[in-house]
Amino acid sequence: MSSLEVVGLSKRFGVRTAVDELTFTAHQGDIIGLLGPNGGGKTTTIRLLTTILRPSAGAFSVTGIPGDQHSAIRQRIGVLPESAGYPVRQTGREYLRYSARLFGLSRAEATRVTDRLLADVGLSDRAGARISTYSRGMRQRLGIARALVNDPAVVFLDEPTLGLDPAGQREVLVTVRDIAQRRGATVVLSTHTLTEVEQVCTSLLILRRGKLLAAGTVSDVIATVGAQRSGRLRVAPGLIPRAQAALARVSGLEFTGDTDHPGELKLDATSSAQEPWDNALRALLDARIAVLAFDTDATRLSDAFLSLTEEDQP
Ligand SMILES: Nc1ncnc2c1ncn2[C@@H]1O[C@H](COP(=O)(O)OP(=O)(O)OP(=O)(O)O)[C@@H](O)[C@H]1O
Repeated sequence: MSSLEVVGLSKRFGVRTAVDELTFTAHQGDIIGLLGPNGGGKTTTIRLLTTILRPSAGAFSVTGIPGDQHSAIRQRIGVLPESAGYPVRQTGREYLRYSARLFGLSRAEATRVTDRLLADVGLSDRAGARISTYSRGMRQRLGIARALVNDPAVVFLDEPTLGLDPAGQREVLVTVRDIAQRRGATVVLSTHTLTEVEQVCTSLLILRRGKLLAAGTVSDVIATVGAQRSGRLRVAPGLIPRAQAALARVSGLEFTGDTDHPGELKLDATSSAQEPWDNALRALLDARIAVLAFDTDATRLSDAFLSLTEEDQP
């Protein structure tokens, strides 16, 4: 059974349609990236799915529970809102224990769950300190722990890495991956950071003015725009002639020349298909050429995103 089923979900504020007939399905362990330009409808989508807002049309269910059963839904979900506030005089441990008690856990259970979550998000050693002394990254991780106290099936994280330094971002992303892989929860993650999506999301939804423009894996979305994919290959500089010879036999790929870096080759695909790239790697491995780097999508998701979300699109 799917953990999250969304069908034709819409939200209008007066004449403005913030979410327009959104339909998608998510399963256990999925990390869904919700992407889109400012005002695209990401936060409104999360507010609808967390029962903060009522839909104007459409429906959704969480583990089969219909979205209009608010209290039952809230038992099955966890949320890190866009700008979460914290009782800064409390310690991290007090805050989590209190939150767990609100979900009806006994004192002993609340303590057990709190200690485990503090360890999971890497806050055990600061658990007894007041939240006012926490960095932004620590607060975000505490907020994620708070979203997990009821062992939810679906966790919604609204821009969880916003304003964090690279180390803080990485810690949050590791936590997100853990939630999906170890707990088997579904994560819906709203973000503006495309590299983040490439690193952790199993699929993505791109929203513009409330409409779903593209959905699927990173490769699916790139294929949606029919982008001719390009890539870069790096090998030891002395191996370039052999690499070129091996790749010359792969159909569907063209060399577009050297780059500024010795040992790097630029390649273009003549279609959006994945096969030429797979064949290229196979050809290099068969020729026993050590591949130092092989990068196809990284620079292309941003191209696909921009092409999909440009304002002159219909
Ligand atoms: N309570 C509200 N009343 C009226 N309009 C609203 C309300 N909430 C959101 N909107 C409008 O709905 C649209 C979608 O907003 P939303 O906050 O969902 O976008 P977003 O993708 O989360 O944007 P951002 O990336 O800037 O956070 C915007 O045009 C916004 O102005």
